Amino acid sequence: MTAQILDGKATAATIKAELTDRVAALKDKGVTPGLGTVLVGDDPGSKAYVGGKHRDCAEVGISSIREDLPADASQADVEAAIGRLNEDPACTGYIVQLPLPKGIDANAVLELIDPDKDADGLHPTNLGRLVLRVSEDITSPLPCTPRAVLELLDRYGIDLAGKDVCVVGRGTTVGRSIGLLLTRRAINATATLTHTGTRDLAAHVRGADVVVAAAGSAGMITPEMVRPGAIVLDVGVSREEDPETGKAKLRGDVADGVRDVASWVSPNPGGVGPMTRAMLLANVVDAAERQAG
Ligand SMILES: Nc1nc(=O)c2c([nH]1)NC[C@@H]1CN(c3ccc(C(=O)N[C@@H](CCC(=O)O)C(=O)O)cc3)C=[N+]21
Repeated sequence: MTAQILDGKATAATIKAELTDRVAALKDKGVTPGLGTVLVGDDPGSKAYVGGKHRDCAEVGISSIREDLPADASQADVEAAIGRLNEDPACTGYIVQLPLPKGIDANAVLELIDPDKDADGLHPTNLGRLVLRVSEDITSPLPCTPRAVLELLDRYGIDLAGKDVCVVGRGTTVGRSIGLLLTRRAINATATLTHTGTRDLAAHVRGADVVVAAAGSAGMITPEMVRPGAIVLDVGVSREEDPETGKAKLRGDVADGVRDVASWVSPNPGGVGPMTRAMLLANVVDAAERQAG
């Protein structure tokens, strides 16, 4: 079997076109959504992601505000940037690019984000609402990558009800929160959260109808681990240097041969990554619509 492709790039383009219309409607009401970013240091990956987010904003008509701080910024410097974005009426939502440099307490920083401006859904209030099921509608922001995975499957008409989903990776932004979404009654999947320390990871993966690979370990999901016909989403990213060109190359968690076994795969790049960016924009537009009443 050769897997069909869950084309995140094309789907993100469709979503951006929809968001462009919603932004135009907000502007007619006198509201311009504005995304702020806080970037600390000069990690090339983080710089590239943040640059991409600002380009995405320009494409759909969202204004953007940058807080770029040097690598040696103090905790107080980062917290001051958060304070400025909380106060700035032009900023309707913002993100703090993670990871923050060593020495900065990321949880303390996330706590200071105004929950109404939390475009990543990572403030404890918003993650708490997700756990507490305060609302299963989108009335508070959801973490972008989990939302991206569900939206990508939904746009291909793939129904998760009753499916066994194996999530590989226990990070806050993906693994831990996606199980909460998958097991919502509206989705009704069964989720297993595994990680690189799981005793028989291969057995868990092989038992799953759907695999969400978000461990950040290049090529770790091999064809032998995947049940024929399974759906495989490749979320993890590792940056490796290409030995021939010396340039950075992105590698996902899913080995190439999985395409010969699975029924659907999301490529990486071109899968969940572009969808994550689109969901960030969706979170910003959702919040601006809520703020506009
Ligand atoms: N506060 C915060 N929020 C995040 O959402 C967040 C973060 N920190 N830190 C890092 C991770 C990673 N992440 C990606 C977003 C887009 C692509 C993406 O668009 N990738 C392209 C390739 C991009 C390239 O070529 O460099 C693709 O998959 O096709 C990848 C990864 C968001 N993250």
